[in-house]
Amino acid sequence: MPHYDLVIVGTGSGNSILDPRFADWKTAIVEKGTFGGTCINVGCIPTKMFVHTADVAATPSKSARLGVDEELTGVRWRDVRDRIFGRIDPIATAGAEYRRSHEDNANVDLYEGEGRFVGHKELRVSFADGRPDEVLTADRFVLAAGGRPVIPDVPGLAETGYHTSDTVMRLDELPASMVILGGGYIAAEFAHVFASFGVAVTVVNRSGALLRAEDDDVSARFTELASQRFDVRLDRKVVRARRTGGGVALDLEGPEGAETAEAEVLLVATGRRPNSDLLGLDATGVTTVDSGHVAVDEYQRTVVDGVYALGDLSSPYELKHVANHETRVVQHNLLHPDEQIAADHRFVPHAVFTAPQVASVGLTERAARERGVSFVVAKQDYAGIAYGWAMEDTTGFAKILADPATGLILGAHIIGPQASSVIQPLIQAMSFGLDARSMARGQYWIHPAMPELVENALLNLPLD
Ligand SMILES: Cc1cc2nc3c(=O)[nH]c(=O)nc-3n(C[C@H](O)[C@H](O)[C@H](O)COP(=O)(O)OP(=O)(O)OC[C@H]3O[C@@H](n4cnc5c(N)ncnc54)[C@H](O)[C@@H]3O)c2cc1C
Ligand SMILES: NC(=O)c1ccc[n+]([C@@H]2O[C@H](COP(=O)([O-])OP(=O)(O)OC[C@H]3O[C@@H](n4cnc5c(N)ncnc54)[C@H](O)[C@@H]3O)[C@@H](O)[C@H]2O)c1
Repeated sequence: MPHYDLVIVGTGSGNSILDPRFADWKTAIVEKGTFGGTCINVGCIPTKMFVHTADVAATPSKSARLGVDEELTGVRWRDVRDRIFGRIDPIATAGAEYRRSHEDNANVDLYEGEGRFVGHKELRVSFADGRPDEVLTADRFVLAAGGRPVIPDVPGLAETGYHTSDTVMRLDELPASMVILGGGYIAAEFAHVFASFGVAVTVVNRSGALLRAEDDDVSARFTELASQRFDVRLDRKVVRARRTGGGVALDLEGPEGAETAEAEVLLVATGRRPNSDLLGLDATGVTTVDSGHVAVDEYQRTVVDGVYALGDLSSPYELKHVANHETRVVQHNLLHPDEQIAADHRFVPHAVFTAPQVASVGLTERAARERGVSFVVAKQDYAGIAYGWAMEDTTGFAKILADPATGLILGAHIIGPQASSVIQPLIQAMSFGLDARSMARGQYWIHPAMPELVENALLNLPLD
């Protein structure tokens, strides 16, 4: 039974733990799937490469209002797909090879199999190729096993066949039509991608609004705009899934009674869950919380001494920048057990790379009211700033909440062009405790650039 100083389960963010500072540690990495995990292989990176391509494909549909007549004459789906994965797939292969056989990794054993605890700090690794299992023991473990798509319990779904974000980017042909089940991040991003490529997209959502977790004003604006572009069915319950001659059908119950959504292809985008249930955690004593995430303290420690967890396995945020931050915290705490540092989850931002983009940090107005937090709020439309005129934008806005006493920013929500970049100074202000007035007036804002949206929203706040 090989014994290690450190065993890491999962090569998404987990692979970033090992650097030259661990050169004299005997270490192992266990990976059951594609080396590199979700973000690089089936998550952030390929989706954003598709989103950028979709933004380009969608340009002609928006340029006529500027007096420029453009035409989209085609999207070469296989070329797009192969360009994207032709760049990404070799990264997984090279990453595994580096850990397997590069001299930098003389102290690292890569186990390409599935890990499951069978005893206290005892991890059994089983291999798909039928090799005998191996049991590894270690002084320390880092659990970075991520999550997977949740598939709802819909009668007929399994027999009908469906895609998830894991498979839909590798389709052989661009379908004529697609039904997307769900109204969150993945639904919003893929609806934009496939509609921009000419696919007729139907979005079926359980609740009454898309991107429902966003600030209500943002969610309402996005739902309104999405409904102009896609066939959006809200407040729908899926009664059954079935195959049709041309593809798939979802039988729905909604406000108007029974109806059907049909398409060539079905994409299920109804959330993700942590892989904690597949790790045999009881055997080693690691605990989980109600959502299934591994329970950790602010130092990313589980309840078992020497066992850390990070990323989607333990984090309710399920975002790569959070997993990266937690990775740095775990790295430090492994190397400096007597000077542990805490993870900083005070101001976790996110962006939805759809059209228009959505970005957010801090409290929504709804959350501020529910928590009884006193706040002032202001909005600024893109249409009211010079660059917004240049773009002829009529729908985007920024909304900022601030503490009326201190002027500190409590939350910021943007829907519109480049929202994911435009929000960054607000994240910085919140992280470093800069108040709205100082932020607005204590620096130059390049004119006439997009961040003037933020400057004006700050100045609109009713602060003394
Ligand atoms: C379609 C999509 C788009 C996304 N876009 C963004 C985005 O734009 N921005 C953003 O911030 N986040 C995005 N995310 C979320 C982001 O990808 C995740 O938050 C991040 O990848 C989580 O990293 P991780 O290291 O925790 O887990 P992962 O990267 O999932 O790594 C876990 C690894 O553990 C392996 N594993 C699991 N169980 C075992 C086991 N028992 N034994 C051995 N190995 C095991 C898995 O095979 C996997 O390789 C997106 C996610 C998806 C699905
Ligand atoms: N840009 C980004 O940062 C990005 C992009 C994609 C994914 N992600 C991460 O991946 C996670 C998963 O994305 P997602 O869009 O699948 O999840 P999500 O939580 O954003 O949305 C899930 C959607 O599915 C619906 N739903 C849930 N159960 C359902 C059921 N039984 N029937 C019908 N509808 C149901 C919900 O109402 C919601 O609209 C996100 O939470 C996010 O953390 C991030």
